[in-house]
Amino acid sequence: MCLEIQYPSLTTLKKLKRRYGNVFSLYIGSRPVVVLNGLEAVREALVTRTAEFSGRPNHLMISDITEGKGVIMADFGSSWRDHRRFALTTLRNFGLGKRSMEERILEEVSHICSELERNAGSSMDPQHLFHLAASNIICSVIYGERFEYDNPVFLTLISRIQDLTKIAIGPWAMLYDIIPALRALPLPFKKAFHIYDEIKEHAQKAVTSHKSSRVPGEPRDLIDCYLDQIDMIGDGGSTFNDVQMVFLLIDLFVAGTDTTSNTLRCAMLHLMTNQHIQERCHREIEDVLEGRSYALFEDRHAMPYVQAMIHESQRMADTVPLSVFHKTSCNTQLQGYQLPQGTMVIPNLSSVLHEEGQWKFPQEFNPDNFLNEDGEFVKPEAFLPFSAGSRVCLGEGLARTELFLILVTLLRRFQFVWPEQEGAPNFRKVFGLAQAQKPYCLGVRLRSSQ
Ligand code: HEM
Repeated sequence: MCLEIQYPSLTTLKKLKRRYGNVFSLYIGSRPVVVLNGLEAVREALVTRTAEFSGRPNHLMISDITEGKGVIMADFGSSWRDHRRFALTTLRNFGLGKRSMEERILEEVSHICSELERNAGSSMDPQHLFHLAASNIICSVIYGERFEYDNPVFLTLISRIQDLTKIAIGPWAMLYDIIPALRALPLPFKKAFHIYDEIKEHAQKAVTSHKSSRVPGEPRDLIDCYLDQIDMIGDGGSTFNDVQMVFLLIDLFVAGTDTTSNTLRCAMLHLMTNQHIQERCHREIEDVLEGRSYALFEDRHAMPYVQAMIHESQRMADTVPLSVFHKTSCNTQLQGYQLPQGTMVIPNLSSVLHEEGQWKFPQEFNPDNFLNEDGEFVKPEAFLPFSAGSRVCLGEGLARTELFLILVTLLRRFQFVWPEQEGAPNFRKVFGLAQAQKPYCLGVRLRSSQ
């Protein structure tokens, strides 16, 4: 046991794991927390004992802001279950793996290409572009429309979400979580609550306008589907209502943006600095697509090397290193330890994604981590960037489709090179709820064959 007065960094957790083993506890403020490291412990909690480990802690800043509503911070129970099932079904019906979702993504990819073409022959920081593109794909699912990259309403919404994220992963959120006595004081974390109210207002407006333009039974997007669901179930004891809808919309928007765009940035950084990997991907893409003008998600089965590169990018991106914190929903046990009901649990996904013994090359970017001796794509059990069990990321299907279609299209059309004037590349990350590469410049060259 040790005493922490702030959220531990990945380096601190690594040191503690070396000293205390794969399962240890520490205090965050006065709250006891159990940290799980390595595939065995994480899998036992999240998969084998999934019902016992699928709660969410309350009284963190982020759970207070979201009032435990929506999906991400909703505790294990009927509202979480109903909304999770609704969101998964709706995303699937909008074509995860089918054409219509692919069309939405491919439309966005064409806008990314236009932006990159404007920068061909020079270099640019891709952070903003990838962020807007990932947001836009979620917008198209939720609101039924995408926004131009210079639309002021869209840009304001994005910047408010960025402001909120900055506070949520910063020192004031930590103080809020650690010292409950501070919560009533007018300190900077109050701003996060105001920003969230503004974002809610935006979502509420979209719901109101959908109510006046919808045709019941003919959904155009996720909001229409939700309104149909309310009509169908009626008021009697249902967990579906306008308030929950707004929290769900924001959850999908927030969860689906940084995660995907940070993964793209990580992939690009490694591809620029490993030209042989980029060229091998390019050749495989050309061979499979031949004269076709665009890729489909099902093309992945014919592209083992590209698949391996994308999975390796996700492993190295390590985008949500400590998952979203869990909580035990009853008294339980794990790896021989007794855990009382209500214990906060941190699944250290990062420790699994780099665990010695699980990977051929745990610390380096190498697509061979996902290839067998015959060059076929294989996914090791320790590939858990989306977590596992009943809380596994509900946007996994969407994220995988996005990453594949975006990266395949871009690698076919452009060559990406490290701009030498930038000096040596920096692979270090900014640690947070969603971990990201430090800003860098992407050298863009248009391929002559296109
Ligand atoms: C590369 C992209 C992504 C990564 C690495 C990622 C990763 C994760 C992780 C680690 C969790 C926590 C799971 C747990 O609590 O054990 C999570 C939850 C979640 N993700 Fe994602 N995610 C990604 C993209 C998306 C997208 C595109 C969406 C939106 C459609 C999304 C929506 C959600 C939601 C709603 C949850 C909460 C699920 C629940 O509590 O039941 N994610 N994600």
